[in-house]
Amino acid sequence: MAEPLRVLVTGAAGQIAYSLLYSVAKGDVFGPNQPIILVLLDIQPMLGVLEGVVMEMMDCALPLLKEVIPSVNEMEAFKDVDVAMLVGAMPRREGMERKDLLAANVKIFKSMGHAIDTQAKKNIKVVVVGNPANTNAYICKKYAPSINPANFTALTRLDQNRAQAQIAAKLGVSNSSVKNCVIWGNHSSTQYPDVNQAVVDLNGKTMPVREAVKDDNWLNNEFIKTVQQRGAAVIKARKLSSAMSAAKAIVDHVRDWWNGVPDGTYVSMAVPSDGSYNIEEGLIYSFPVRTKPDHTYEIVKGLTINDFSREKMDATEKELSEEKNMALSVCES
Ligand SMILES: NC(=O)c1ccc[n+]([C@@H]2O[C@H](COP(=O)([O-])OP(=O)(O)OC[C@H]3O[C@@H](n4cnc5c(N)ncnc54)[C@H](O)[C@@H]3O)[C@@H](O)[C@H]2O)c1
Ligand SMILES: O=C(O)C[C@H](O)C(=O)O
Repeated sequence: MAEPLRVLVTGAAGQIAYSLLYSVAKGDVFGPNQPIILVLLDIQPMLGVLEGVVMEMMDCALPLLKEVIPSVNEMEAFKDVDVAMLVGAMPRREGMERKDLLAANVKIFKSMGHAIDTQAKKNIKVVVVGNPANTNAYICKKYAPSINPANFTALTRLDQNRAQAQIAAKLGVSNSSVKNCVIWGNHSSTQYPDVNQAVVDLNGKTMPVREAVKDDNWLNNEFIKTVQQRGAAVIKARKLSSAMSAAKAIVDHVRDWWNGVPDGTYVSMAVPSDGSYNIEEGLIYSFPVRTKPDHTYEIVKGLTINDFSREKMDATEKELSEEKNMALSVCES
């Protein structure tokens, strides 16, 4: 058997982690032959809850789970970590925009960036989930200068899954029949869910989603708005932010990053912009990416961008650029 991977989950006493940990520990992310050491980080007041989570993880008696280490000490928790799922942060409540969270959460990610820089394995892979996820990932990357910037990503897979599920429901097909929905930009209400490259298997034939749906008005308006506002709709209904679907999306994101996706398929991840599609370099912007079995990825280049898409891609870039400047001033003050 392989050496165990050291996987850190922050916010481990919270609601997303409660849906996430079992899935990670039973092999849904790294496969059935990869043993795991789970490090669970939360803050001191949550230590009692964290201990309960540790008991439950033990009681699952999972074959791949070699050790569970609870921690309320950031520097210790990041030591020698291979993969970090940074969930811990304050969640958005009803009526709050993600920007409202920025001042509260961005400092957490400055401190985690420093811990990553000094403690973690140099090839650590990081996915940031805590909101505002893209900008938190930007700050984390900035304060971890010894790590390859490409190893910092933020979660937009939940948005991709939401887009895919909306299309599948509209067409009455299974979710797995819909491929290559793209999320551009920020994990916020300015994101642009784009179906111009998406395809669907329908009646034994693979065809463009636009051709299958035959309703551009729905695709250009209601569909986009539904996906953009889905997080807020869940909060309104549950009085809590999405957790089960967020955990599933984290599993999808890291599994596909770790293992690669088949040729011709791509997934959306918020990653440091290399200037592709004229997006400001360095911003953590969601692009379609092709992941490879060596745990790397590349931004899918050369997709045709029409005027409608360009406008939406620029609007979400503008929001990210503003968030970045706000975050930098919070961190530098
Ligand atoms: N990117 C996405 O798609 C997406 C989806 C859903 C939720 N979220 C975000 O994920 C985050 C977590 O959501 P949740 O519902 O699990 O929240 P939650 O309040 O249930 O849990 C958050 C946990 O993080 C802990 N925490 C706070 N500061 C910490 C720190 N410095 N170090 C370690 N742990 C810390 C808290 O004590 C708490 O246990 C929120 O910011 C939420 O907005 C993102
Ligand atoms: O919108 C939120 O703050 C919650 C979360 O990011 C979501 O998309 O469900």
